Amino acid sequence: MIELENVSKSFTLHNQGSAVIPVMAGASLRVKPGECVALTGASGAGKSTLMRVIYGNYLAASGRVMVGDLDVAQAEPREILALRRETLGYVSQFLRVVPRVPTLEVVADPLLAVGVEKEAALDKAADLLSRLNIPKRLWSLSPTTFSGGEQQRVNIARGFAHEYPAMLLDEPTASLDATNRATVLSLIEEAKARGAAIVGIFHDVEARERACDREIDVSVFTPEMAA
Ligand SMILES: Nc1ncnc2c1ncn2[C@@H]1O[C@H](COP(=O)(O)OP(=O)(O)OP(=O)(O)O)[C@@H](O)[C@H]1O
Repeated sequence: MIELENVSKSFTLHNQGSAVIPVMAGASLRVKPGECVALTGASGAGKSTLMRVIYGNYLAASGRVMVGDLDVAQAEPREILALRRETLGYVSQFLRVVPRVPTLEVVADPLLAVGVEKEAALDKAADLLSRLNIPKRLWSLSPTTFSGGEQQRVNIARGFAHEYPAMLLDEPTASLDATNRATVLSLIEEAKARGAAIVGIFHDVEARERACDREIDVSVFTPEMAA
């Protein structure tokens, strides 16, 4: 479902004499449906960069970045938007939403975007918000004024609303209490059980070991190691 072949990435620092910094070379990995793979490696090894390459935020300099049938490294912007809407979810620990939209709609939105009927979408959103212990009295308010932890849980609910065939998880359990952390781990297990292919970054070792089937140390993709 997610398959990278020989991917390289470098950054050009235009404000520093156009210096070219290679950060990744020869990156290859394959994640099957129902599998969760954790990216590991020291700070600066390139975990976030690899996730951004898969999501299409960073353009790979070379190689193939297949998500389903689409090569993200070659795709048109509209194809990437369709991929993100239908196929590839991204859950980080931070919520970015349009102001003034009620929480229930923020969570239901990815379902409405793929054509799910409004009532069913709102039901699913309500179920996820309950599971993540967001009190019902907050559902009609915009999450912009919520606490950091509440916003994180709204973001997770939104990220898991549509059943994406592929998902990227960036520290989804960071700074959650034990109960909500367990819920997120269950959501990940449920996504795997329905066949989602997942790539994640988890600094929480216990969460990583429970959620993921294997680990890939991205340090092996740093240019000097791959040369
Ligand atoms: N936009 C950018 N411009 C220039 N260099 C970048 C950019 N993004 C990342 N880098 C560089 O790429 C390397 C990998 O960074 P990345 O954020 O992917 O590491 P990481 O493994 O996710 O680290 P951490 O665990 O600290 O989040 C670093 O040396 C970083 O400085």
